Amino acid sequence: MTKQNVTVSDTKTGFNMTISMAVSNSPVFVQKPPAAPGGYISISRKKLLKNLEVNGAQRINSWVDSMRASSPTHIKSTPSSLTEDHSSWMVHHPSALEMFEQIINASKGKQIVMFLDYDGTLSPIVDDPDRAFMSDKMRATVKKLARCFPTAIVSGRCRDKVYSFVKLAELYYAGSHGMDIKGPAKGSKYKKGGQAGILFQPASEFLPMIDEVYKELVEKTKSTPGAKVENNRFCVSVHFRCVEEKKWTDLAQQVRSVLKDYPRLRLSQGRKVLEIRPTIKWDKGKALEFLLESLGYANCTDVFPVYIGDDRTDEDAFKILRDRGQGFGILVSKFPKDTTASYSLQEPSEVMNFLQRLVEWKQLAYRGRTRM
Ligand SMILES: O=P(O)(O)OC[C@H]1O[C@H](O[C@H]2O[C@H](CO)[C@@H](O)[C@H](O)[C@H]2O)[C@H](O)[C@@H](O)[C@@H]1O
Repeated sequence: MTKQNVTVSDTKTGFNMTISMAVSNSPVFVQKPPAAPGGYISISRKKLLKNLEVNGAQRINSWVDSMRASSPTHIKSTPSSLTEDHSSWMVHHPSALEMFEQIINASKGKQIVMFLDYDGTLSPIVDDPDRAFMSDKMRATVKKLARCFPTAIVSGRCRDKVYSFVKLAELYYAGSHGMDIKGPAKGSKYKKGGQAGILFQPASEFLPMIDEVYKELVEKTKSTPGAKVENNRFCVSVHFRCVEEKKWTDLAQQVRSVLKDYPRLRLSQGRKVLEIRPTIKWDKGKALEFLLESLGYANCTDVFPVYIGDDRTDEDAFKILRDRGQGFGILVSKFPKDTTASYSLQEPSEVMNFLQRLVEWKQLAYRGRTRM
């Protein structure tokens, strides 16, 4: 009996996982899952591989199904059942604009820290990821916001790319789903014992691997019209948005066929996109905690973080806020979605209104204080 690494589909994180298991030359012994008592089950290597194949195919179908289900093009009309669903969802995730006073009251005496996702939050979703520009009005609002509160952009994009869209040197940027964090290029007034000139890249050892897998994905997917592979430095995005829907399964299979040779990479799903990233335990939630710590708010009770995002990957940050019992998350969505966020906003224009109100409230509070 020898120990051998076997790659299996990880049902939780979405793709491959390497496990070390005891392997004999004839049957393979796998520890029985806790729900089924009785020690060990014996299955043949052939059967194990077959199971893995079936799991892989199921996973591909579930990605594609979930991409279809979350695609607004599938919600063409608004039958009364959908309107009802939306109304009951709004009871649990009310509009952050309508709840503005309550939100401000909850933050009283605390330092608000703002975390903003980019795509679908500050910029509208468009077909070409290279043209997802934010408006000048939004930029001016975020600039004012950063004068009032420490502000960070947390994005799946490569940090340089998101910076080239936002163009504000006074912000913190966490690119590649938080795996590339940099403090403001301009001096920051928000330090509170923390450091401003930070650079944190927890996945730097993966750079050559990500580069290699990017090239392989470009090669593998070039036969699929509309497919686009984006190099986000510490992760890679494969875009489905401009691919005919009947080709989605094929494209997902192409991605999977490349990734099966990279057990140290995993897949997650965004808005008509599959994202490939290192298996390290790092995500937007961890980036949020890291940034709070860098700002000097690690163990403070007087901090009020607000995270606004539209994507599945933003859920990690919403969850951290829930678990810490500090601040809250705001999901940007026109449709009911499973989320840990407390509030909702429908689209980037509402995000801008919300940020604008925060700025006005802060300016009024400041004027009130200086008049006394
Ligand atoms: O964390 P984010 O800032 O939200 O980045 C997530 C991904 O956003 C981009 O893709 C999404 O927006 C595109 C432009 O609107 C759209 O075409 C695509 O379908 C969306 O998934 C970006 O291109 C990805 O690299 C990011 O990972």
